[in-house]
Amino acid sequence: MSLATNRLLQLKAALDFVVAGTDTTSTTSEWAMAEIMRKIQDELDDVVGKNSTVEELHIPKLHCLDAVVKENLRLHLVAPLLLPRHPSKSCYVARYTIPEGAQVLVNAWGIHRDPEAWDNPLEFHPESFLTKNGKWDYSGNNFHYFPFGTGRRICAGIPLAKRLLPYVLASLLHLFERRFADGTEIDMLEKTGITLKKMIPLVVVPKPRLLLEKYGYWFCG
Ligand code: HEM
Repeated sequence: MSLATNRLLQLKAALDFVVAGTDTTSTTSEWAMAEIMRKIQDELDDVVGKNSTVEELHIPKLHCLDAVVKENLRLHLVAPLLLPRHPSKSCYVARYTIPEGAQVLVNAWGIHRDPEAWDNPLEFHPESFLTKNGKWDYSGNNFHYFPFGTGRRICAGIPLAKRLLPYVLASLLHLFERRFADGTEIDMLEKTGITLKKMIPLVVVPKPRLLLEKYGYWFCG
């Protein structure tokens, strides 16, 4: 078993802890989230090192982080119904007639949680993106996983987003420890809209964790 897979199995155990427990208290959740951050931070410490900041060249080596980003995009789609389509002429799809000009919404949120395609689809399982490597990209060609949409109207920002997402997350996790703000409850409630947001924003308190004299602060962990 690779180091990355091993880390993710530990990470999954920590996340199951958060998702499965109906009586989860904020204290136990806080411990679990701390565990998850620790696994990714261990990978960052191996690949990037504690004396450096994350650079673009590190990103392809951060396999745990990549799996977490992909799994996050599976469970928490930014655009749960993609963008509406209007067929330019009537057509038949799966025994249904779609009249010309009708508005068609694709329930990508539901497809990403389809139990026939995903084991325990409501749980956070980043390791599936390590074991089925290569198959789960953002091309929109896999009809079980298309967080950026598919076809001619696929997201125009993929080249930017696929660099930015891991870079921002890696940088934040590498630079800072996080504590939840006093009174914070971890919840997964969603606010429906064109984009899917957390109903209750997560409030964390960052604390520097690296030895980076050039930025004027010191390792605190
Ligand atoms: C996490 C980041 C992002 C996600 C998950 C995302 C997701 C999506 C999705 C699902 C669609 C609809 C595709 C469809 O209906 O098939 C879309 C459309 C679009 N996105 Fe993004 N997007 C992201 C970031 C960006 C960025 C950074 C840009 C621009 C720099 C961008 C520009 C666009 C544009 C212009 C469209 C409309 C494309 C069209 O209708 O032809 N997106 N995006």
